[in-house]
Amino acid sequence: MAYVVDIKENPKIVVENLNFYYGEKHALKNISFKVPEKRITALIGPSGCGKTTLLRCFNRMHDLYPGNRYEGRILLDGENILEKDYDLIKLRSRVGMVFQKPTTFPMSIFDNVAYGLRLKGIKNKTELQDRVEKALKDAALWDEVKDRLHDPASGLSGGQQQRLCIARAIAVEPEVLLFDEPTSALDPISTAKIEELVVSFRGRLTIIIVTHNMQQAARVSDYTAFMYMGELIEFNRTDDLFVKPKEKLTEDYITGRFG
Ligand SMILES: Nc1ncnc2c1ncn2[C@@H]1O[C@H](COP(=O)(O)OP(=O)(O)OP(=O)(O)O)[C@@H](O)[C@H]1O
Repeated sequence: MAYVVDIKENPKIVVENLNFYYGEKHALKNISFKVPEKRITALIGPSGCGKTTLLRCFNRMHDLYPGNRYEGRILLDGENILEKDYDLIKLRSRVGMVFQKPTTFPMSIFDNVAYGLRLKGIKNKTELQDRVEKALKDAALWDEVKDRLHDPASGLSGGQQQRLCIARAIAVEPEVLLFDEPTSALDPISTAKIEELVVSFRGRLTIIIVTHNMQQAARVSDYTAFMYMGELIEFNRTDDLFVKPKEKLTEDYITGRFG
């Protein structure tokens, strides 16, 4: 049994009967729901329930490893991204990702943000500078780094590095941004800054965020999906899911009875 609310917003992504296998391991079981456009959707559930596995389906990250298999459909603006010949380079430029640990490249702050822009063929110096500045401003990092753009990114604090990763991701103007527990390695102040950033993207980008932290899901998201043992148990507006859950399993989880 699952409760899946019908969203009011335009669906950016439609997940239809999605199953996912790591070899023999059946990690996602018949998942169907719609991700609203330009809203924030949180994926929650106990360790091992499949949150990260689901997130990594949205940009076909699993294709990097052999033996992984998808069944079902994931429609991005109506197009099935699970088609065998789907252009993965194009997909990953439309669907960006920010990981749990900051993954800055061993180069300068500027070059980290310019990296994807250069890959996209932007070579004009002024345009590059403008786009890097805008991305750093949007990631609330500009004031802290504007005087040392050519210093190595490795000299930044963990929280600054995570904001740099966000700047790098948004510089190429993706439509969807996936966050995999982006604050789990950060202190409370850096966490608050990342949460503020995520919220600032509401209305501009479609966000899907995996979090271990139920308070974080409640603070930042519009919709929440609760997963358990590879299944989607409940998908609802965040306020409703936390205040009046429809499923007993959801209620047990959010009241701390397990997990
Ligand atoms: N590469 C892999 N090969 C085989 N099984 C895997 C692999 N990665 C994950 N799994 C299994 O798939 C299931 C879902 O894992 P996943 O990492 O998606 O869970 P999660 O909800 O994100 O957990 P956590 O909150 O601990 O990060 C787990 O049972 C896990 O052991």
